[in-house]
Amino acid sequence: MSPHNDAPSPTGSFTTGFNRSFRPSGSETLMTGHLSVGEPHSPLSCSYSSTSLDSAPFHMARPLVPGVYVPTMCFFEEGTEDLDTVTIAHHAVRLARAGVTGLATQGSNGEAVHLTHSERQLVTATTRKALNESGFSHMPIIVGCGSQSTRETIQYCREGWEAGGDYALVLPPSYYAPLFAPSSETIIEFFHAVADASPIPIIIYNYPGAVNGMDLSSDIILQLAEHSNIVGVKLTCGNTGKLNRVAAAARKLSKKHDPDHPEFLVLAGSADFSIQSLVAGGHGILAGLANIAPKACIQTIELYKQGKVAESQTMQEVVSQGDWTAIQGGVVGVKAGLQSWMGYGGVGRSPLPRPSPDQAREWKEGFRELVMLEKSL
Ligand SMILES: N[C@@H](CC=O)C(=O)O
Repeated sequence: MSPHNDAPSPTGSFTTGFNRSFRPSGSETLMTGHLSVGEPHSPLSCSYSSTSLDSAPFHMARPLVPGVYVPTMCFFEEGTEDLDTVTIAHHAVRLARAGVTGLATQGSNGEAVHLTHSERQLVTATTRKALNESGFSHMPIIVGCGSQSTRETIQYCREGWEAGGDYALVLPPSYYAPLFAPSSETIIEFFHAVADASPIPIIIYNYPGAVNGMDLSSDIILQLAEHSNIVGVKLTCGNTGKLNRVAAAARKLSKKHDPDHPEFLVLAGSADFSIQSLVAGGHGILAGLANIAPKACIQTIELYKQGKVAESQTMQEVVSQGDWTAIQGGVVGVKAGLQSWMGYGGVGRSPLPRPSPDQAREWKEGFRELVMLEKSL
């Protein structure tokens, strides 16, 4: 059974990106995975059948709406460093119950670069299954699919979809970045080729810190946004001026203005500028800090939307302070924080360093005020 079979009202085609219908191009065949993730810890079993793209069950049953999205951590067994699917499932359900809008597997916090193709699929399929079984089958999953070649990026998009993902988060290729500028035709051609072939819509991931400093401009993002299978952007660059330009232009390009269902979703890539991004016309966040404090991230945004600006600012200050610890400690620090305060998390896969006792103490303290706020909500 495909993990998508649990999605509400699956459809044969979908409307997306400034309201245009999209079907991946080409007559190539797609390896359609029928993933059955059995008991936790059991290996992912995939039986594949070759299906024409034209007859594949494309779906848009889980719309991309404004809100708080969490790039989930990946968890490993102590000692073996095998995937800990029990904790992966538990964490997904904890976040869903806290009220987040969606999850992202293999985002920056998900240690995608440490995972094999099949492990990535197992993480996504485990997350889909855990959500489905806990009453969250409506919740979308975004899958990190960035890679260095166009060919492998497309493969990740297909595998992400097979595993139950609804959207693909795609970084620009960076290894050979000095050979092409961020505003070059190469970048446009890369995103267009991926978007043409991907069975799931693409979200552009602008994170200069992860891609050799490559920082996509608002002009490039808006040019890409015109593709019918490119439906949003995550801006980790922190540039609220750029976010403002992209959100405003995307709104003007939309066929109809429905704030609850924007045709191009603009997300802040860090929790430390959540309400700043709302002022600029953004639609929410896709931010690692929500692994630790999902309710505080949601409440900061909700207070702002309710017009309680002073309360929202006060909460944003706590969130921004907590995010500083997350930014400094990175994935190692966020895991240490989860372990200290939530009792699970463990450590990253080698060669990520183990936190020293002093670091663990320092990061625990760095998250204290935020966790107290989280527990009060
Ligand atoms: N600071 C970012 C890192 C990646 O985008 C986050 O909060 O997720």
